[in-house]
Amino acid sequence: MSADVRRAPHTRAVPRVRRVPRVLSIAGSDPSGGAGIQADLKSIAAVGGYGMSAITALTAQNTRGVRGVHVPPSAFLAEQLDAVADDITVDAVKIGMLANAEVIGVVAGWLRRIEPPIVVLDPVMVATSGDRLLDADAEAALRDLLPLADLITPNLLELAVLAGAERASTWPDAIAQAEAVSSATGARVLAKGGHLDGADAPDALVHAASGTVVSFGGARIATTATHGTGCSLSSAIATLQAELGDWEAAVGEARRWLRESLRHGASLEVGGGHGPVSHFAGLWSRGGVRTAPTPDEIESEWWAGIADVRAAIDDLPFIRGLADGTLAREPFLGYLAQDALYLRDYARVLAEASRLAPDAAGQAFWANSAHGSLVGELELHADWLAGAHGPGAGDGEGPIDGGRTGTHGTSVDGPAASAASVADPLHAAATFAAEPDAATTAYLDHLLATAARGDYAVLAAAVLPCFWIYVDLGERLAAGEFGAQALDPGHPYASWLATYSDPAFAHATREAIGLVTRLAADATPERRAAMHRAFRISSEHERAFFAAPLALH
Ligand SMILES: Nc1ncnc2c1ncn2[C@@H]1O[C@H](COP(=O)(O)OP(=O)(O)O)[C@@H](O)[C@H]1O
Ligand SMILES: Cc1ncc(COP(=O)(O)O)c(N)n1
Repeated sequence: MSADVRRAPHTRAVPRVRRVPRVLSIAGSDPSGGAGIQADLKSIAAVGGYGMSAITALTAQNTRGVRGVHVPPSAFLAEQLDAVADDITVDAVKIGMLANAEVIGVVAGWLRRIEPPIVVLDPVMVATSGDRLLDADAEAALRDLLPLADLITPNLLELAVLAGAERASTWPDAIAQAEAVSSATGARVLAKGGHLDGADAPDALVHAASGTVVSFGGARIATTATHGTGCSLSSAIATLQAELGDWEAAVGEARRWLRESLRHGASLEVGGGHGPVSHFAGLWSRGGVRTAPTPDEIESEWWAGIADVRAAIDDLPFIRGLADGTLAREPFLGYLAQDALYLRDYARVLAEASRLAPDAAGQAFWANSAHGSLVGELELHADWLAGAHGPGAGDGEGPIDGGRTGTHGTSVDGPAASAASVADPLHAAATFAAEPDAATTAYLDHLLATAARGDYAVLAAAVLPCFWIYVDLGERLAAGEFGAQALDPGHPYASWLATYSDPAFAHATREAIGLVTRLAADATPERRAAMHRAFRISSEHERAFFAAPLALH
């Protein structure tokens, strides 16, 4: 036969056929968990499928060898198979240990009746330990089963039996035997090189009908943890074929997953013989094994985690003075001047969050917040600092009464009014006349650096304290938690205090908390930790920002 020998592509864009394939393993049980249905169920799950199992035989084995085999009545296997098929759509079947001719007969009859769309047959005859798992007189029955499979995955010894030849001593000989078996059965054959001597462990997907041989190369992994590799590979291929609908892609991905699992097998420290592969090693290292916290849990945890910072803010003389009206005007105006500088760059940072947002809702939310921060809040600062309100605007003696003064919390419903004051060069010059102090500089450097690093989730976490801490403080001030003076309409900062508890700002803050905690819940543990760190650092900058006016004056 002329074979069109190709290298397997590393990846292929193929349509997803079934998102979570329902895959049935018909195989024997290995109580030590490394081979048989135990390996199959782990493998199916590890590559994204829903695994089921109908047990053909019970073995008593461990990593050193097989001690006994018990084959339940074949009628009970038939009952298991029917119980599954009567209720569940089976997207793919993997067949492993069949034990004897009677079992093979039941499986063949069931396959003919149900006609599962994908059948991968691992013709298990002898365990890695050398023990027989198929009666010698059942080989003929097994040969009759082969044409019912789409893919057969024999190791070198099994391939020789199926081809009626001596064990291949070279890889080209093995491929020739696979071609013969494929030709005789119509099925694809995956010739496996696990038992070859030498530095390589190649496999080859052979399809006689189309004259193709696709080679999968790879260096042999130095490990003794090879118990159940054949079981694991065939289950993974069945699952991936149901998902991807492409044999080359399914074999390629299954092999990449198996090789990763082989590399980590020894670390499981299971048994003193041929240990199992570590089926979930890749998932554990990439996804973690802990359940992800819910957004609500993250909200509580992060908020509780800055309890010390919040308590310190509550105790600041600046906040106490604001609450009871004893705060002098000078530090208050100093604070507003710093806040104006802060808001100008905070708006830029929010705009960057908008640019980075992967979805339109996030994009709109941050853009709106950036707008609110500039127009809704800074506008009012401009009025204050340029003298339109407050001291110098009236007789200069009265209490500060600037109307709706901005804070560096942002409101999304700021006046649609133009940014007239901000846009006006004279106003702007007055608004931004101050030099940024150390606290403002440090806070902005943190936010701008986070924005520059370009990680959307971390940036979203970094901008959150400016919403959350302000709203919380505003609500508690308005509720009189810092003393009844804050509720007095004649309080010198009454209108400013009212701004803190603006319901629209509270609403935007809820949205921001929801958005950030959902991002954190979906993030990897490492990314979630980075988000939490950024959140905590911004909270500490909030405290320093509030402390600065009285530290300077
Ligand atoms: N040491 C190894 N390094 C890399 N791949 C291996 C190794 N041992 C087995 N494999 C791979 O594991 C799969 C199962 O192969 P094999 O051991 O030949 O079958 P079986 O487990 O049925 O005897 C094949 O993809 C083979 O290439
Ligand atoms: C129940 C059962 N089924 C199959 C195998 C083959 O294992 P391997 O993949 O190591 O050849 C086994 N040892 N036990």
